[in-house]
Amino acid sequence: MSIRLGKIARWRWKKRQDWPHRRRRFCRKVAKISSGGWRQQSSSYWRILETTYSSIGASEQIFEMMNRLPCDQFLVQGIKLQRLMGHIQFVDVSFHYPARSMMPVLEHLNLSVKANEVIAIVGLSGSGKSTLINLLLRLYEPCSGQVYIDGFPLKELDIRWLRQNIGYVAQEPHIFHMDIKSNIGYGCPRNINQEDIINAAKLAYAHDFISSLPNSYDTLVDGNVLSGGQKQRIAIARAIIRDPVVMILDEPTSALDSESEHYIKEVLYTLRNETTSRTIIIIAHRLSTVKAADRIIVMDNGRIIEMGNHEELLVKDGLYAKLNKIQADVF
Ligand SMILES: Nc1ncnc2c1ncn2[C@@H]1O[C@H](COP(=O)(O)OP(=O)(O)OP(=O)(O)O)[C@@H](O)[C@H]1O
Repeated sequence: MSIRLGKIARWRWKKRQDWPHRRRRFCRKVAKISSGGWRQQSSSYWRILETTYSSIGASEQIFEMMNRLPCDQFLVQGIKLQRLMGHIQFVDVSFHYPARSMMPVLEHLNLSVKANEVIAIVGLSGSGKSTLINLLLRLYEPCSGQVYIDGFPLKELDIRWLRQNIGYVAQEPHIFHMDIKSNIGYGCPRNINQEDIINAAKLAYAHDFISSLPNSYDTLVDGNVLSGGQKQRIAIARAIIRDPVVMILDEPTSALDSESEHYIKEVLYTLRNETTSRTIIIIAHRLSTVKAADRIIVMDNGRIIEMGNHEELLVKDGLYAKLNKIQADVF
């Protein structure tokens, strides 16, 4: 037995001695493969190496991200108001993106949105609608002027608290690879149960289509299970469940089917008539949603050029009337 163990030990020792040669041989193989000389080698070997290389590259980026520090906004503890009403003011706000300092995006913009008001922002592509929302979410700071909420400059408020009070539905909302109920409850800061999820889905006009799915709220969102309009309604339910005081909806520019368009309009009417007070801002591209707003803000080249309700703006016969006519012609 001891002779056998001794043999094994000697064999291992020899292998270890041989290790630098093996390593050199391996490196030569890698170099050959990288230069394309060994493509005829077994394809699985080639694939494994390729995957290993790309994984090493990806993991470097992940570690870089993990080492990044949060920006100053998150390091400062700002004011948390006892109760937020949702009165928003942009006072003489000018802004350009850091990457394009010579190109002003917003110029001396003034806008006041009352608490509980539903406003629609319309305008040609690139007029600065999303930028206005970016400033409200504090994704960027104005270059001059100030944004206030309930009379407090945004930069004095606690950013986490502020964002907890704002519900934002992006143009192309991200739906996660998990079941529908987890998608609706995702990121909600309070404890929620199945009833809360169903109520939010009902308010977002998503309950009926979810219930018709084979696994209802437990359906895994995978591939093309949901249409664009259904995804949007799930994202609206996700925003509603947080019960935000300010709700921002960036309506998709891509063609929604008329059924989904109808539902989004209904969601707006429902949210408006709720007992909870809520300020709603919608970047609108469709007539039906624009008509549901209390006030329409028309933007052009970073400025507000018209303001009023649908009828008032039609009488003005300006850019809104023109956009309105173009859309009516298209339909
Ligand atoms: N991150 C950015 N960096 C540099 N410029 C940007 C950035 N985001 C937007 N812009 C520019 O700012 C201007 C206003 O863009 P913004 O997205 O606010 O317009 P919009 O009215 O929302 O357009 P759309 O209706 O197409 O979404 C555009 O000229 C755009 O190219």
